[in-house]
Amino acid sequence: MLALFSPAERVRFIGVFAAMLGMGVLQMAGVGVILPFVSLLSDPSSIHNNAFLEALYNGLGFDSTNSFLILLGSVLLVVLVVSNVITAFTLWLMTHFAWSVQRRVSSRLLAGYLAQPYEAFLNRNSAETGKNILIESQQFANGVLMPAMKSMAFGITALMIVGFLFWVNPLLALAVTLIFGGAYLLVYLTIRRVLLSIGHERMQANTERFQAVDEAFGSVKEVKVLGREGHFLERYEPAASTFATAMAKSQLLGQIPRYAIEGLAFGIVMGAMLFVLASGQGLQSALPVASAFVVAGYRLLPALQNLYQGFAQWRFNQSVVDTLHNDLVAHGISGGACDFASTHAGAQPAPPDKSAAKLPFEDTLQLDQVSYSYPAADEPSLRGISITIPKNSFVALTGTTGAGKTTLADIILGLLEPSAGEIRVDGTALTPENRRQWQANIGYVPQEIYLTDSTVAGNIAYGLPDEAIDNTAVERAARIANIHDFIADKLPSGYQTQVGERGVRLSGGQRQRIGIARALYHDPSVIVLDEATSALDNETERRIVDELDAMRGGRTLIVIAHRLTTVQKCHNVFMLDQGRLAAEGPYEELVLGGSTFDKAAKS
Ligand SMILES: Nc1ncnc2c1ncn2[C@@H]1O[C@H](COP(=O)(O)OP(=O)(O)OP(=O)(O)O)[C@@H](O)[C@H]1O
Repeated sequence: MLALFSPAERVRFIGVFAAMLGMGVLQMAGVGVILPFVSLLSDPSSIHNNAFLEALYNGLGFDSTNSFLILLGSVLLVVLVVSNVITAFTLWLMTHFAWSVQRRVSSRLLAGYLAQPYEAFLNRNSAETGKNILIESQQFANGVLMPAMKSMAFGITALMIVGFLFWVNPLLALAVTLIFGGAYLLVYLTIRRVLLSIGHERMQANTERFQAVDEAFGSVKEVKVLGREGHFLERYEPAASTFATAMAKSQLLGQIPRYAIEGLAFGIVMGAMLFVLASGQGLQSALPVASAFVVAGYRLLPALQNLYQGFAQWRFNQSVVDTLHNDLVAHGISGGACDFASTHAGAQPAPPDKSAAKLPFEDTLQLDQVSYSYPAADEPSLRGISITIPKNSFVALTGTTGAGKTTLADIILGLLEPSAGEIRVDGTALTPENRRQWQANIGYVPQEIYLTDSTVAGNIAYGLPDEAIDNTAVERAARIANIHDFIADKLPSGYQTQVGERGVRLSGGQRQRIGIARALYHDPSVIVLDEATSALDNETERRIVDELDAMRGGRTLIVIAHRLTTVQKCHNVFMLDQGRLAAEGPYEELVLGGSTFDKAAKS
């Protein structure tokens, strides 16, 4: 688990540990001062039988036992108050430490997930990712770190108190340690397997809860139209119930022994008192030792309870530690952008450097024998594709559904790395090192434009803080995308109008145009447009593509065309079929050639 901490946190933990030691010493001192005090209360003349008290009494110039007792009582009070203040302070240090680790772990998870290659997202459920960042990191702080630190702090306290009891009466101390320590150990050993298993159940149920909510709201339109609310509730309910039961069980298993063991302790003290009384010995002689044990028990039992509870919670949350460890360390997602987060605990993950120097693109983009297989797929999705796209040209990737158009575009976008073959930009091979520089040339318009719940300007200059938005560039991009007039004339606050979550206040076509403006904001030299299959009607789609072609200027336009009618003006069409390049050429040539393309074009 140490691997989950940054070096700075490890140093900071030494301070927390020192506070735990201080807390243990003071708790023991509180118990230690009680002994002489009770002894003096029951027999004030005993001051003179004890060399230390006698020296103190004379050294401080006391002439009355009562005032000496008042002094001792006051010292006892101060020690108890200071000990409680230090305990509270230590708890505050521990809590603060745990939550600052939580904040850093969650930032590191977010930065780490984002820094992963696109391919990693294909196999990861986004609800699970969100849950790990927000909830499991919290469970790590609350259910692992805090209990672990409490176990440590109260373990130290318990050890010190037990040490003190040994000094007072070794035999009795041994009995107390064996009885209470043994009782807690026995309970823990009995239920540790159950804790591990319900901890695992909690984790799984939590993922299912998140998925059900995520999917229900992610497709709320379909849910409402199809009337499937019940289905999502049915999916959510059992998971929520398993989650709640696991949480309740773990809390119950953490608390229950306390009551049984407190009862046992009370029974033993009462039994001992009755035994002394019955055996005819005066209670007075046994009172100091008995009261030391009662006070020690008052401190020792909560310490043992906390120690036990810490172990129990740790066990319950073993799956959380494993998952976070797996994601942060074993899968190495702590690399790259998130490394700095471990050294600058207060900093937020750095945004990827999109302003990286652009890879020069003056001549051609070439794909040479490019193949690609998705992870865990049986068949390759692209097989030996070789195409050349000259700068400033307008090309289309087309083919039937599942032919490999999106995969090929993702390869060009640098999102997927070819399993075989090479991509060359002006003869320079694309590598993981220069990929970001290549991407700095590209503006991408996906089929589904995801709009954030912010202003139109914020959505065009996507992912930039308000103060960094270049309003001139926003308007220029909007004009090219033919959405400026609508924004300026129809929207109540122009570019400052809020678009609503996912752009619910805009039509599909308007969202698409904002997506195009977004791609144009950084003035890219290459635009990749994934033609929308549903958001726009044929005519609007063709107009957008034609307009993009007209305002292309010095840009290269690559369109993934689902409808052939929209790509009649392009210079070159690449026709894919089952991952292979089936045909290539200008639209008319391919149509006249009577290829499969022809059939598709006429269908
Ligand atoms: N994440 C994935 N894992 C495994 N196989 C995938 C994955 N994504 C796509 N594929 C497969 O790769 C092939 C090409 O898919 P791709 O999405 O590139 O086709 P497409 O031509 O863009 O289709 P469409 O026009 O329907 O969008 C398909 O057979 C598809 O099943």
